Amino acid sequence: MEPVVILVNPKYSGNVGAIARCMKNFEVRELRIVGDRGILDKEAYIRSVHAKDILDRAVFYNSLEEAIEDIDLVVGTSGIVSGDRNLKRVPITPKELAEKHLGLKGKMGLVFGREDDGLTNRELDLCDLFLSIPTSPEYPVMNLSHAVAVILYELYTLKLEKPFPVKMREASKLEKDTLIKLFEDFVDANENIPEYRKELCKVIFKRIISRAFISGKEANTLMCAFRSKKV
Ligand SMILES: C[S@@+](CC[C@H](N)C(=O)[O-])C[C@H]1O[C@@H](n2cnc3c(N)ncnc32)[C@H](O)[C@@H]1O
Repeated sequence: MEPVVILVNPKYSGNVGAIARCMKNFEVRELRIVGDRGILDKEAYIRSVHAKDILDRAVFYNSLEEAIEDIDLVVGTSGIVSGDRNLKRVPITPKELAEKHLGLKGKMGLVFGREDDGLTNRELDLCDLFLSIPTSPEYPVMNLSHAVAVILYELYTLKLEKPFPVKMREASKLEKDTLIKLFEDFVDANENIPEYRKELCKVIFKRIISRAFISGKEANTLMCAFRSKKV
């Protein structure tokens, strides 16, 4: 997959410049920014060094929804994980993402949050996967540009190795979206699921489907199950 770096309301222009620099180091071309063009000031260009072209080509959006509209796999990032206590924040590592994305087609959006507040829960809910770089529990939160560098490094080094042959056709975005929509309709129509649990069920299902990198055949088989289910 083709990585696309998506920054949500970055506050420090120096960070944006440093991110452009490491994107060039690891051959990632596309930078999207949710926020204002004013972030690309002199400091950003100084810190980008030989990656000014990446800043020149950066595309700006008003919301994360708009920025991910054409993205096939959306990966939200954070240093804060909570395992079983919060099922929406069960993470994969950059290495796992790199291993699983090999050989797949389409665009992979890597979404990074604000330097002070990170990504909101609502923004994380828009993501297909939740990724966290393993770090010390005493101080898990990294500098924004360092976090981008670590993730792009993992993707880059695996790309350099011989890609694994893909044995099964992976599910297309349309197939995954259809399966997720069928599941959501199933949840909405199911009176046995308490209302307060429905939204969580939907997000967890989306995350599981994305973590599993399912094949087209698997997606279509599961679609049948939800279509035929009477509730
Ligand atoms: C300085 S951090 C934001 C800190 C904020 N207090 C929080 O709780 O997320 C800025 C961004 O860097 C990325 N980041 C920082 N540490 C990370 C880690 N260990 N794993 C993955 N991404 C990380 C995330 O995108 C995060 O939103």
